Amino acid sequence: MAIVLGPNQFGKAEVRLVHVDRSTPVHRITDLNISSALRGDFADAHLTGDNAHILTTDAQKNTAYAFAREGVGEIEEFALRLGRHFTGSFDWVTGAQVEIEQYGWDRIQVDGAGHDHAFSRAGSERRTTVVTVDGDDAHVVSGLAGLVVLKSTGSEFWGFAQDRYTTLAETDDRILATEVTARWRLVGVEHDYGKLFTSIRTILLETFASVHSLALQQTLYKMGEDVLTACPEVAEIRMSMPNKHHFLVDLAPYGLDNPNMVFYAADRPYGKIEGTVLRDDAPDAGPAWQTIPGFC
Ligand SMILES: O=c1[nH]c(=O)c2[nH]c(=O)[nH]c2[nH]1
Repeated sequence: MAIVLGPNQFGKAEVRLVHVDRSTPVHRITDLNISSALRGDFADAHLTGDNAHILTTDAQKNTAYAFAREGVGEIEEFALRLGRHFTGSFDWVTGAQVEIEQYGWDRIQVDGAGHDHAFSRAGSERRTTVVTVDGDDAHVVSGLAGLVVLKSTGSEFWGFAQDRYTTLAETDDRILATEVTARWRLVGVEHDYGKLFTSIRTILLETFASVHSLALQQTLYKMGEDVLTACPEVAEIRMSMPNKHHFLVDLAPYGLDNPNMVFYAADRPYGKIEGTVLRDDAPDAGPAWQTIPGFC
């Protein structure tokens, strides 16, 4: 029996970077959370403590800031620039994964117009990307997280399996609420990433709203199907959608009825509904999903 080193990677996690585009008096800000990780031959560092192959996590962080001096652009393009730089720097760095979350900022409205240089944070939603460079190949998984949605009717849940522990009442009218995390894997790396993001986000929202839901699973599948139908560049989409339960409050002790009006919004536990929707001829994912947590 021998003990050997298995898969490993190392990098700087959650580098917070804000870029201000001052090229016109109407400033634009790009607010990012960047994590990089390198893959390759780092056996010596693990086995003997010889760090000759280590491109420090500190240098990885510095590279992100230095590259931002030239501008950031779409997060996918910035991640590709970083990943290709790392893998091009040393023979023994054969792969890199760069994950970026982008926080949205809205212009503050003053007298009905967006202010030039004052902003308010756009809620909890983030645009995301994970770029994996593997030798000469690159894989892009774009996405969003923290998109909280609710519909106050148009959702039923009944006909489920029964066992001795099943107590849930069937319903033909419930609140359906979730916080969408979606990641879509793209074919190739040359895309209009900003436009694609806007289109996919719109489809996810419109389908959530318009599907008469018999289960969150059904809504999830239809959201994915509509994205794949509209966007040929998307090979697959994975979604994680917690079922944020809203329980009808019993107002009878106070002598009141409750015709689907007053709810208790539970924050836990929550149902955890996850799924992948893909083309049956989707190109192989390679390492595109490697180490991305939270998806089945
Ligand atoms: O849409 C739903 N899917 C489930 O799997 C489930 N399970 C549950 O208790 N409520 C719901 N709702």
